[in-house]
Amino acid sequence: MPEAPLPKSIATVCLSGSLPDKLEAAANAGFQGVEIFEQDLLTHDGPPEGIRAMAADLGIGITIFQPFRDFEAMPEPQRRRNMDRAERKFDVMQALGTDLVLVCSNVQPSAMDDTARAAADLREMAERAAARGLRVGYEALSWGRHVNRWRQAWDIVRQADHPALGLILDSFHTLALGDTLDGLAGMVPGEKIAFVQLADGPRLSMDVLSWSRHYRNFPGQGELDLAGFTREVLAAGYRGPLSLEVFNDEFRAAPARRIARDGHRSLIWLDSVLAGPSIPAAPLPPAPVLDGVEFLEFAVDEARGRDLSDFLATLGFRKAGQHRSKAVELWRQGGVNLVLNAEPDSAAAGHFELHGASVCATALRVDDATRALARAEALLCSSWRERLGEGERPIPAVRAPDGTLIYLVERGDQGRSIWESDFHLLPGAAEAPAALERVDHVAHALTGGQMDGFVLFHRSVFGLEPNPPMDLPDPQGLVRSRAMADPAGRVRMPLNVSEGRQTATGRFVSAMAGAGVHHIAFSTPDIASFVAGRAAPMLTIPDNYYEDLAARFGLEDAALAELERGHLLYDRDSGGGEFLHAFTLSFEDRFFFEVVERRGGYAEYGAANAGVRMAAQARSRPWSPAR
Ligand SMILES: O=C(O)c1ccc(O)c(O)c1
Ligand SMILES: [Mg+2]
Repeated sequence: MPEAPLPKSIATVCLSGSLPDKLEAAANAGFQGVEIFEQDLLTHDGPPEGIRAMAADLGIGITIFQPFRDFEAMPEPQRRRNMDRAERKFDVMQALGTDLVLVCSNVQPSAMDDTARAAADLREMAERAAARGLRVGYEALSWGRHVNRWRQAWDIVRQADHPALGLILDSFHTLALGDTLDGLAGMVPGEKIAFVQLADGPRLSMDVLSWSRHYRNFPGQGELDLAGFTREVLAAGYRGPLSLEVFNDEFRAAPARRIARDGHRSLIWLDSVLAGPSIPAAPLPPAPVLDGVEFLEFAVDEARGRDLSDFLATLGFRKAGQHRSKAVELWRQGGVNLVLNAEPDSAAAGHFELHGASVCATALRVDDATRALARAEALLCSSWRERLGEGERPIPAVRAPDGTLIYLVERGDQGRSIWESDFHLLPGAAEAPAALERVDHVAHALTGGQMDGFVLFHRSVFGLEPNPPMDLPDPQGLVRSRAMADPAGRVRMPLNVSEGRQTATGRFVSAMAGAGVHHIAFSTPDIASFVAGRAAPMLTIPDNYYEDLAARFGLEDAALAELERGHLLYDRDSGGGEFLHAFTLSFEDRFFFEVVERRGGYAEYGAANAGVRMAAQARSRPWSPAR
């Protein structure tokens, strides 16, 4: 097993922009190497020697030149022409200063189903390469005409039996076909593995070519077993680069530096997942143990702060504290703390300028804030410290991909004391019955192309695990949703994205000019009493919904009547766990609140009701203050 993480590399095809842009972004993100994708070189206006010099100046190696297509097992005269073509590409490689070329398995209908011929052709190519000090790697494309599995590619490489020829493994081609690397160690010597490419992907049922060319993503962003794949590669003794090769429509359209940083983050995360007794390199402090949301902070101005306080009061929140030196209020109910920040010249004020009234920070209770911050920084996140007033406690924070802050608060007495040290706490009024217990989940609306980056950020930094993606029907378009939660279910975070501009998600991101917290759900032990005992402006649910509930679940009349009276939505899981929830109207069509009651270990979010909720929201107007 390796003593240190393997070198990290990224293919230029992952990134947007010109070839120099791509090299700069890869170097900036901290990669040691790049794969030069041929298309990027031939659209570049300048000699390969210039790219070689640029890479050298940036301190980044060119790990491989790729792909060389449709080479092996062709009839004459293509066979001869392919040898000439190879020589031309060897010239380019020497100018680039890379010694390895990727040959992907032939997709041509005219290719022959002849392993011996394929082996002979690759042997001749390797012989020609070796004469120039170069090497050839052979990769099975999952849609190759006759060779689409790594075992077939290995069979050919083994038969060719040339020291300058090796096998290239690509996680996507292997895992997309439902294959694994079982048996690799023992079958393929580590030094015969010339190169390893990594890509994850969502589970989709479509042809592998389209899937591969449009939906690959970085390790940890998809649903394939990248850790298992990479473990097998290491067990076989491979010690070359781990290289990201991702074809993704959204990545191609996103800023190269952001995608390159996400890519490097994914490999650092993968190293940490692989680290164990047999792989000693453990470069990351462990993920924090999360104990829920300590507070959510809203950026407001004075007027919006008044409106939001009124809105919160209808839900039973009370002002519980005034900051000692800043225009910041604490509103509280049960275990839920909401901070309203109207302080000029603060991170919140900057957020308010850009986005208007909205959540600008989330505070997570962690077991060890220093360790959590160190992990985030090792995962290339930027940290933040707010300007402190006299005697205030510093709270470390990490910047999330939407620009909001995530504060790291240690739980227990110390964690609580952030309130005592920074606030004049008001005497607590007796809590109304059925008060809120805690923040149940915080749902985010994202703009197109942000989902994969958010999933990777929360998975790697905080150890939240993503559920499979699902589609939610809004009357104005589909909303794609992926929920994330920590193993204990203390921090839950559904992420939503929508191409429709008039969906609930689409309206939010246009009102907000970007991604942000779309709704906050609070838990209560008794939602029917909660709703009956509050003046909160709730979303009304049509009778047809309750008709259908009766049909689907066979609820007692009394239970059904109670749901209907409170405009409560209902769901039940396969284990009999139940979920009752209700929504407030929105605050300025920006964000809204949800109240939930979980019974019997229900761990989901009532996705079956999302369509009814979004249709009701499309009909309803935002709440307006009585004043
Ligand atoms: O989509 C392709 O053509 C292609 C090319 C080279 C690769 O390494 C690969 O995995 C896919
Ligand atoms: Mg590949």
